[in-house]
Formats: sequence, structure tokens, C-alpha cells
Amino acid sequence: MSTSSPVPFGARLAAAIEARGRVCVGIDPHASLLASWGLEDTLAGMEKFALTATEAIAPHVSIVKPQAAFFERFGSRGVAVLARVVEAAREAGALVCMDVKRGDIGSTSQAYADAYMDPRSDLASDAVTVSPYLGFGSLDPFVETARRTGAGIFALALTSNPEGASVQRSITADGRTVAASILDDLRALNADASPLGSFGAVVGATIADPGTSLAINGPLLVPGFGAQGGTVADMQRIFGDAAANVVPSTSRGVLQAGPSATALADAARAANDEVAVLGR
Ligand SMILES: O=c1ccn([C@@H]2O[C@H](COP(=O)(O)O)[C@@H](O)[C@H]2O)c(=O)[nH]1
Repeated sequence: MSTSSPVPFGARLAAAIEARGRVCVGIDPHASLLASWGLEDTLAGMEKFALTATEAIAPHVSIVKPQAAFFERFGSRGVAVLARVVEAAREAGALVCMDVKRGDIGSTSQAYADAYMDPRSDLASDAVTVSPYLGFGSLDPFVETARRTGAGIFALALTSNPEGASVQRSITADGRTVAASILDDLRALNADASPLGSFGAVVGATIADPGTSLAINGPLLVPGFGAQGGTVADMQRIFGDAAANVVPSTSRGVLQAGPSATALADAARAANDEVAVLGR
């Protein structure tokens, strides 16, 4: 039996970005995209969309981000397709961030961590999005499971939707914003990590001034690039010196190029080229 420790997510992500670029492409089988691909809004249509997109895009990017909701809406058979997407992405050499935004009381969070981070589950991914809004400490099971399995987390800090600010920019009893306190907690988890910690934040490409340091020595998953209007210039403004740790994420911006596999691959490569400036 091997006793070697798993390579942490942060180190694996840093190497993947070096090899394949920093863009993350979301696998989001929206009903509207199925229609534009000429597919029916059925389980079979969703399966065709998700696997075509994953097989075309995953060989060209460091990481993909399936949005679980678009699979869950087809019930258990949709979740089975999600497991196949995870498998197909990994076979193509891409990391997988499962976008499920989970978080609950600690004992329930452990069950979510088992589902999405433990290799014994067919939904186990390299990283998972988590919600810290039951208190950062409620994420401990995700943190401990990540350390044990070599997975990572992305905690929602400053999300791309305009409604997020009403909670995330609220001032806590110690005078920090809620988002700043989440970022501080992530920075502490990443304190000794090199080249990159495994405990990341979600920060939208559509936000105004973050109002706090985004340097957490961990990855910054940045949705809102593309269809939601966020640009490379926005990311340079928002992230400043932390831009080197940014993983811009776009779903519809690439997926709308389908159903041609060649066009999807070209769109993924173009997105990668567009954001390459962030690391320089
Ligand atoms: O703050 C957040 C957190 C997550 N998302 C998710 O990212 C994609 C965005 O899709 P686009 O088509 O590129 O707009 C989607 O799955 C969201 O649930 C986000 O947008 N903002």
C-alpha cells in the first residue's frame, strides 16, 4: 500500500496552467444553448451537449468547471452524465472544478466533501466550489478532506452577481467586510503553501473595487468573464498584483461556438490566448 501524500490541488493547478494556460471553461448545458446547438431539452440532448463540449474543450485547457445544476435538473440520470463529464475531462488531461456551491453544518458538509472530493465517489473532482455563509468554520470538513485527498476548494467571496454585494460587503463586528474576512481565512490556510495554495476564492470579473487584498497565496476563480461582461481589462483592474493567480472562467462565451468540435476547441484556445496577459 502506498503511503505517499497526494500532490495538493494548488501545485497541480499551477503546473496545469503552465502547461495549458489559465482559462477555465464551464460545462453548462443551458436549455438555450441546447436549442442553439439544434438539440432537444431532454436528458439525451443534454448528454450529447455535455460530452461533445467536454471532449472538444478539455484537451485544450488546464481546468473545466461543470455546473452541477444543469445536470441535476434531469434528476439522477443527469447526475450520472455529470460523472461521465468528470471522467471525460480527466481522460483529456484537464483538472475538474465541480461548481456546486455546497456548504452546511459541519457534519453535513462532510457528506458533501465525501461526494465531491473523495476518490471513492464517481463525482470526485479536483476542486469544488463551497459557500462559507454558514460561517467559515463550517467549511472545516472540506478543508480537512482536501488535505487528505489532494483536492482544493473555491470559497465564494465576491461573486459576479450584483446581488452578492449586499451580503459580501456587509461590515462584520471587527470592522472587516464579510468578503475580507473570508479572504483572510483563506490566506491563513494557504500560509505555507508553495507554489500555490489549494484554498481558493471565487471573485467575479464583474465586481467594482474589491476593497480588500486579493493576495491569498491561492487560486482566484473568476467567473463573469465573457457572457456576463467581464473583460481582461476588468481583471487587471480588480486583481492588480494578484492577477498571476487568476483563473478566469467562461462558460457561454465558449459553448456558444458549438456544436462543431473544431469551433469549440478554437474558442477555448482563443479564450486562453486572450487571458494569457494576466500572468505577465
Ligand atoms: O460568482 C459566481 C460564481 C459562479 N458562477 C458560475 O459560473 C458560470 C458562469 O457562466 P457564464 O456563461 O460564463 O456566465 C455559471 O455556471 C455560474 O453559475 C458565476 O457566474 N458567478
